[in-house]
Amino acid sequence: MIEFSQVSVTYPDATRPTLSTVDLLVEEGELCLVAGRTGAGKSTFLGAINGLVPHFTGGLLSGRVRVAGKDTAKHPPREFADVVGVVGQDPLAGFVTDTVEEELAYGMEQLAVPPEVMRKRVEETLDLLGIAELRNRPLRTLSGGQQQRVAIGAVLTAHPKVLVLDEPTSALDPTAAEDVLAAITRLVHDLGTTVVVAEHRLERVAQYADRLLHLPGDGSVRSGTPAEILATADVAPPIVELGRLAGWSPLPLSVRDARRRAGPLRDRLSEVVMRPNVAFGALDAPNATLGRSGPALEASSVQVRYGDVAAVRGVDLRLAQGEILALMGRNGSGKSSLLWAVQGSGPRSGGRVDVGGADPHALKPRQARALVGLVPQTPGDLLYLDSVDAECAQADHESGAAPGTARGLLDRLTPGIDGALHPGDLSEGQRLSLVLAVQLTATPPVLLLDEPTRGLDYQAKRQFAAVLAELAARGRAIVVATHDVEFVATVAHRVIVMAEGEIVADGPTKDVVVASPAFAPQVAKVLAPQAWLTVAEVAKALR
Ligand SMILES: Nc1ncnc2c1ncn2[C@@H]1O[C@H](COP(=O)(O)OP(=O)(O)OP(=O)(O)O)[C@@H](O)[C@H]1O
Ligand SMILES: Nc1ncnc2c1ncn2[C@@H]1O[C@H](COP(=O)(O)OP(=O)(O)OP(=O)(O)O)[C@@H](O)[C@H]1O
Repeated sequence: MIEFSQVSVTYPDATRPTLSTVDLLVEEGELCLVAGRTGAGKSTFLGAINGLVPHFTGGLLSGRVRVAGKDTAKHPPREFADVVGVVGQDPLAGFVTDTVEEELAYGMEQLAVPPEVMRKRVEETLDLLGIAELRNRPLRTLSGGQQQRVAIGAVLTAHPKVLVLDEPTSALDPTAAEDVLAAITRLVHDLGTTVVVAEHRLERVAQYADRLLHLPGDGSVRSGTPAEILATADVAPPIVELGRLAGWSPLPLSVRDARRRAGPLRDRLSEVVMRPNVAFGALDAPNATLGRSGPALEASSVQVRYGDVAAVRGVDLRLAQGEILALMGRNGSGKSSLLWAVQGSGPRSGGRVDVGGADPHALKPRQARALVGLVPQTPGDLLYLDSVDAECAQADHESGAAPGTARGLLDRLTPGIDGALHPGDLSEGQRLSLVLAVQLTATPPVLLLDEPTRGLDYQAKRQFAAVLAELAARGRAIVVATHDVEFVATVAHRVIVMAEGEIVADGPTKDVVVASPAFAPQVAKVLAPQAWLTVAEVAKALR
């Protein structure tokens, strides 16, 4: 179905090719997972399949890519519309109509699918993705995860032979991600659809994949079964890391596999736990600053309404200096709305917010930003200069930090980015790292981050968690709205779960996530009833 022969891709001014003499065959009905570090070339690889690379991105493609027998160099991307369905990293950028229903039907209209078939498939897809009640909504009013579901639905309705998905679950809550992946697997089985999916959260996808394509970052592509490749790859889900630590062979890919083997490990760990006064995880260690001084932020009865949608219904939120709080909850539960209302630039229909004696809502935007920083879900909007170096220099200058501060942070998160590149030419994760470096340089007393781990590999997330912990240790208060349960397990002191605009759980991370089917990290599920959250914690205990 997909054939790469001797394919190389080199972007303008790049010192070396992003893909280098790649040879590969993907059979009909295979589900291939594409994995690799941030900037390794995953999106480039996906783009080469549908001709977006090089037709739209620039750069030079040599060698030959054939999809369903057609050479992508000889046919423009639109001629593949009936064969390849693509969901990109930014759903909003890909929408062509105004409302949910129109968007679901658009692809089929282009392919002249008969109206009665169209209606049926639209209804099926609305149900499949749990978005039936959003059918008449304008796309721009949807939450991030709702948009991502519509984007996936819009390609599914056209029943393409090949489905190309770039981080399709990055904005989805854990349950929605499982549902969407189950729906995609069903297409593979029932219709023989070929699926190529790039994803950083391997814990979500590895178990569904027939084959793993690993991009080690040198331009090559390694292909094999997920267990084979993950045994040595530079990216691996927590469960595989745990398997490597415990010496399990073959490596487990699902929680179920791992639980079967975890008995002896659980026994060893329970001996360690019996010893008194041992703290294992970063989260168990006492946080010196936490609670020592007054609260960093106090909000009471916050309400947000959009017409007749009540997005936030009377939320009280108190944040201590030095605290890292994770805000979790289903797509559309009101997390982003709460963050924007607290920061002061989003709508607020009721309630009070107090940051250091001021209400950000009443301040000029610049003053509000100095009190409360917010990294939005589409962080690219915050970048406006024409190179990475210029953005970093500007960040140092504006915040009065020593020259090189922002660049230093960027290198910690994602090393080796060429400073001369235009931010628009960065990979998704590289661009997010740049935004985070710029925002973290400013260090306002309160920092709000909306889904800040899209496009970041495991190593980048560990570094990011470490940077946040350092900021917290200096008294900053941080809120992270996220669906990334593994990231929450490494970074958050406390978790709040929202549902339908209200807080439904609030407590220390372990208490909230360990027994939760949706929010427990893989390690907690494998080692339950013991309450371990991360591989690092387990490794430390065993030492
Ligand atoms: N249009 C472009 N012009 C120049 N360089 C580019 C362009 N697009 C991508 N690159 C560079 O090519 C490399 C690979 O980018 P790509 O987006 O394929 O990575 P990725 O593995 O998908 O990353 P992520 O995990 O962050 O999504 C990066 O170093 C990026 O800076
Ligand atoms: N401008 C708007 N007009 C109408 N409804 C809106 C608007 N913005 C958001 N909503 C609705 O408000 C609810 C809360 O949205 P919000 O973006 O706060 O959710 P979220 O918890 O951040 O979701 P996600 O996890 O998907 O990012 C959703 O049902 C959303 O569709």
